[in-house]
Amino acid sequence: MKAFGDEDTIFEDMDILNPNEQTYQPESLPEREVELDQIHSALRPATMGSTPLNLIVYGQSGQGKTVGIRLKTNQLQEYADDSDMDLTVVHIRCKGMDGSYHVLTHLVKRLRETRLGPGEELPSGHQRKTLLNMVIENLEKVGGTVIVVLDEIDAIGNDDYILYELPRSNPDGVRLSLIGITNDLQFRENLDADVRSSLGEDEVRFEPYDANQLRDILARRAVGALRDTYFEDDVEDYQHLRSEILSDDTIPLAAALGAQDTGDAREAIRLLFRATRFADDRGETTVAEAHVREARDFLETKAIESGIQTLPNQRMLALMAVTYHQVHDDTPATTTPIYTQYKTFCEYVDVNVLSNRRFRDRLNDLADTNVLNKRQGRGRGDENQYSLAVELDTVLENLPKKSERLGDVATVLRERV
Ligand SMILES: Nc1ncnc2c1ncn2[C@@H]1O[C@H](COP(=O)(O)OP(=O)(O)OP(=O)(O)O)[C@@H](O)[C@H]1O
Repeated sequence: MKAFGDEDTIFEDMDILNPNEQTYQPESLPEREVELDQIHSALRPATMGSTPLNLIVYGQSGQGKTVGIRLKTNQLQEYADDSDMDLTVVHIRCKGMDGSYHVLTHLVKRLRETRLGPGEELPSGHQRKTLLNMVIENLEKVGGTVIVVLDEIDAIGNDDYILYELPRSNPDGVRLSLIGITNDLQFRENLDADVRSSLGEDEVRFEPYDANQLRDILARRAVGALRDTYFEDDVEDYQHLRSEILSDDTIPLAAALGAQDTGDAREAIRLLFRATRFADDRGETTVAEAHVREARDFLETKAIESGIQTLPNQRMLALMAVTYHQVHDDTPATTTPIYTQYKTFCEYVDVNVLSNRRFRDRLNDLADTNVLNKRQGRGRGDENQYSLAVELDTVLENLPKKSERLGDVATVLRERV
């Protein structure tokens, strides 16, 4: 058994390569100068005794939206502290909150904490209108300039009362600004025109990083995180990176893989972090291309596993029906026998049966997320064929285990192998 403290490590400061935003906040984002300037312009009125502009920040996942807003609001907070300006920034993650009610509840708690210190309880059992009044009352008690950041604002969903009411709530003696962050590009399009014009006084769009930008980002994170890794002449780009730990191809490969889909910095950093941990845990002193490939396979499998585990019921049943055919060795199967099997499972599990058409949509959803392979029918009457795109064992291991009826079906499938 390994003992803590006995191992050598190639890490200087592991946190810097951790993709989790709570663990490490970069101090600069040179790839986002333009976007940071736009955010700066929206916040600057606060330094002139005026109200900062409401702002919508949008762009796909892992583009530095959250860290960009944190960087600029932290800078503004430093300025405020130095110049006796009264500024409060409240950052709320809306994900999982499901509607205005929860967001308002959290906002009341956070504003109370600003005044009274930690330990405030979530208010419960109030109507939305009452909660909004509590928010306004607390804003007035906090006073000064208040910036409320609603991160992952799209999670508010259809219950977007707060987005109508808060921007026009006009609390007395408060200069209130709202910043909404979203990676759901459709969300902005679908906003009611009134909400969009009040919330999106300014808009900042973060375009996906390209592979060169991802190389620079990885190089900066690696320099802080790894031993014997530095920038020559203090020039902080990939071309000036020197490292005794990283092989020449390691960062280019992680950047290229990260750029492949959506230029996502989180994905690229996660790959390099995982690859480096593989090497370090084995006591190796070099992180090579092979570690990055191993990390890619590992993370892909993990993503697929958790994707299967969290499938909604109907998609889970569709997957089980395809799995049934795979277990009986008659895949790829066409839609009709898969649908017949699906209906049998539905009856057993006692859930409503989707129409053939909607069922085919569910199969296509599974193909879009790379759980199934789809072979398109060639002509009229020629049905699509589906088979598992993932190892049979991986699917079977991640089907429901609990002794509910879905779990019973999964158990039967496992036993048939
Ligand atoms: N230019 C950059 N330099 C260094 N690290 C970066 C850069 N851009 C993003 N990151 C890192 O990538 C990760 C994701 O960034 P962030 O959370 O800001 O993305 P996001 O655009 O808000 O994504 P999402 O919409 O998925 O929340 C974080 O670990 C962040 O530190």
